[in-house]
Amino acid sequence: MSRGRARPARDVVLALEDLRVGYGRPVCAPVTVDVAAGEALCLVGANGAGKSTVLRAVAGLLQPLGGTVTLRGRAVDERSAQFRREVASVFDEDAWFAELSVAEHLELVARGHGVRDVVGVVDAELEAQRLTGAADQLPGSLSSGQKRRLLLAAALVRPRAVLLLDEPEQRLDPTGREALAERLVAERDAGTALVLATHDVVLLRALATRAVVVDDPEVAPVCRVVDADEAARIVSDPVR
Ligand SMILES: Nc1ncnc2c1ncn2[C@@H]1O[C@H](COP(=O)(O)OP(=O)(O)OP(=O)(O)O)[C@@H](O)[C@H]1O
Repeated sequence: MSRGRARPARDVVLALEDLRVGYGRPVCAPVTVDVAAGEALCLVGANGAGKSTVLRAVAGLLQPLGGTVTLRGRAVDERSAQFRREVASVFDEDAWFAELSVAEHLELVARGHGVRDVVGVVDAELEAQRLTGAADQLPGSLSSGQKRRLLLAAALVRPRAVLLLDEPEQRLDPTGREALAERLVAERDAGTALVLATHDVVLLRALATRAVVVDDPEVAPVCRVVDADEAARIVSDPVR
């Protein structure tokens, strides 16, 4: 910790307050945590713990059982213009138009979000995601790792203040994982607020500023908020 220097005030973007999520009944303990610009909050926990469910509630895709999620003080509403402008997300789903090529899909996303240099931004992202050679293919014809990189590209060709990612490391090869970690660190350092579910300890060590341990309500009364080192220990040794 730096001494003698005042910490800059945190610019809280997202706040979860006693958030309870599940399908009829809770899948995990309540979560209370906030995320500021330039921070990366990782959700960690065993398979089935409820990480994706928490993330879906944060993304406004699932109605919470209780508690609140606010974006700059306003309840999240996936349909609101503010939410659509500020929040980019990557979930494990085929979120593209099947009849558009990879490049056309990214151009549509960028244009829809008011990007000026659509072609320049899309070309740069295709390059960054090693998709230039697949630009004219239909998404359905991509490999599973390429599909994942297309979803990442779609979140990254548009402006964003918040980036939500559900296990973004999934199906990426080692080069892709390394590039992902570098990219997300740059994203965090540029001031985006990130929330991601992950099992990847390398990504977690590189990126996390804090983490939430998503746990069974019978094991923990609330989900613990821990620092990145503790989260890395938990992910490396989930039996603890
Ligand atoms: N649509 C759904 N309807 C009912 N139960 C669901 C639904 N989706 C997930 N679940 C259940 O909720 C629990 C939490 O699932 P979730 O996908 O959030 O876990 P996770 O921590 O993301 O797991 P993983 O690490 O395997 O991705 C699991 O028991 C799962 O079976």
